[in-house]
Amino acid sequence: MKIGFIGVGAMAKAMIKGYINSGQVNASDIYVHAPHKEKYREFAKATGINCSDSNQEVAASSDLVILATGPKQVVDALKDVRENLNGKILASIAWQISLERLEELTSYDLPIIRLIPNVNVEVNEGMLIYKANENLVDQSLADTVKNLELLGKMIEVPEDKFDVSGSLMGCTPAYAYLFADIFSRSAVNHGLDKQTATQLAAQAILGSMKMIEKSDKSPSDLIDDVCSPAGGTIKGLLALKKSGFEKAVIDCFDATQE
Ligand SMILES: NC(=O)C1=CN([C@@H]2O[C@H](COP(=O)(O)OP(=O)(O)OC[C@H]3O[C@@H](n4cnc5c(N)ncnc54)[C@H](O)[C@@H]3O)[C@@H](O)[C@H]2O)C=CC1
Ligand SMILES: O=C(O)[C@@H]1CCC=N1
Repeated sequence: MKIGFIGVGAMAKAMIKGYINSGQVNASDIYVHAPHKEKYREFAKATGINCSDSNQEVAASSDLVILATGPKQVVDALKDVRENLNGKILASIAWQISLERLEELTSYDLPIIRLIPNVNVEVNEGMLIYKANENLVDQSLADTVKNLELLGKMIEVPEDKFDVSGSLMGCTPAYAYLFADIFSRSAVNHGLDKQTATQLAAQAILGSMKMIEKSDKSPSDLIDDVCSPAGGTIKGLLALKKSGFEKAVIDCFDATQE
């Protein structure tokens, strides 16, 4: 399957790296275009993907056309390619742009899948939510989902839950990175070198997330298992609670929904 990207920003680059890392997609089958070529020329050269001369050329060269512009640029980008999408599948990752709006901006018989990926697609550990329109069904839908599963887990979500689910899995990587960063810096403050501190924090978080995934205990029960009576963890946990950590996290999530 040939894959095109309209827009070559942070998320398109992460998806492209994920596709290539998967070993199932050749760089020579990936086509990209965005207005500022100088911003991705080096990336294209390093990965071996094709730089097209226009959005139309990307669409014409691809079977799956991934719209990866910011939400405000969707109208212009689709104006460019709407005549080149016959026989293609359109995938959009643009935040808050509904399937209905995508159909309005293209045609009502185009197979379209709306997605929110997260940046962890780069290492094939992404979480992607999706909803397809009624023109993308049966084998075509199954093939498209299988293709995107090269990048991580795909979960179908109703469109009215896209904003809340999208924040949870789309924004959370930034907060997880922040958590790892703060903990490792705190260890540096107590004398550990940054590289070791980052490695230890990352593996501790990675293993903890696997426990949540694989264990039949709730996160709250897992917390109890770490908190030895009168030990360091419970003291740290209560310090977090006292300093308003939970409220801060709730405020953070609420802010993503504004
Ligand atoms: N960064 C992330 O973690 C996530 C981003 N998204 C969504 O993905 C989309 C892209 O996000 P980022 O990559 O972070 O943004 P970005 O700003 O890094 O990339 C946007 C790209 O679109 C290009 N572009 C702008 N107008 C264009 C046009 N008319 N034709 C072709 N290309 C055009 C820009 O030059 C740039 O390469 C957004 O809609 C965002 O909501 C969704 C989930 C997660
Ligand atoms: O911050 C944003 O708007 C995008 C969508 C989810 C992650 N990044």
